[in-house]
Amino acid sequence: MNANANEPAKATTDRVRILETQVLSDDWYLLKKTTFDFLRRDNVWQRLSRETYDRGNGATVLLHDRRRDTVVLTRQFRFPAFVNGHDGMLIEAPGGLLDNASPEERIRTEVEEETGYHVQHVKKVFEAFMSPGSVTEKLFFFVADYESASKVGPGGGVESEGEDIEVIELPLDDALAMIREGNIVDGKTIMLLQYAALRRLAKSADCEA
Ligand SMILES: Nc1nc2c(ncn2[C@@H]2O[C@H](COP(=O)(O)OP(=O)(O)O[C@H]3O[C@H](CO)[C@@H](O)[C@H](O)[C@@H]3O)[C@@H](O)[C@H]2O)c(=O)[nH]1
Ligand SMILES: [Mg+2]
Repeated sequence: MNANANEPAKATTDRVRILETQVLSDDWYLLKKTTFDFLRRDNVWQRLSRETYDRGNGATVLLHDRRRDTVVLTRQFRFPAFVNGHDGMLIEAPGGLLDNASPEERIRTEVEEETGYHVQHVKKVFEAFMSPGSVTEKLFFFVADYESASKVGPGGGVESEGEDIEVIELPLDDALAMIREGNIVDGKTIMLLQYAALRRLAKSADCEA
């Protein structure tokens, strides 16, 4: 809503004036602190300072076998979750950073590296900022069909990069129960599993109609 209903709404770029950007850390990824003026809705410019953690964008995929109603997930150690009180092992949908590739291209390579499943077609279902107050990353979400015959390798990730990824195949219903029980606590994974549950719900409503 506009502060003054008679004035046309301003583009966001006209409401932000960047004054100074400071690199706080440029090691594995990039942490910056930016000072900028922001035009509030009441037409007052306010000086703000925000840190942004830039790791590029990422992609993730839910592998679903429609015939058996199973999904493929990964289990690996996540240090940031460990330091925040979780025991560190996280069950997640496979995925990773784009490294400048297209999301579709990257996710097919990543899923094979992490799970050993080769998927031909991936369908994009949505995009989301996962921590928009601090992390610049936008995540591209995909779903793909798989079957037992799609398994072409062991998966597990790249050992030299410190990846040690366990591949788990389980019924979709069991995965949904694990969210309720607090055993799946990763945001992207919860979003994809709930997407699959909603799609199943919509399909069964179609059948009843
Ligand atoms: N040396 C070093 N290695 C790191 C560091 N941070 C990550 N790595 C390594 O960089 C690689 C990144 O692997 P990817 O599969 O591309 O990414 P990810 O760790 O699964 O997670 C990213 O993508 C997800 C999207 O599915 C995101 O959800 C997640 O937050 C993250 O951005 C892994 O080998 C990881 O060990 C670091 O600070 N130092
Ligand atoms: Mg990964």
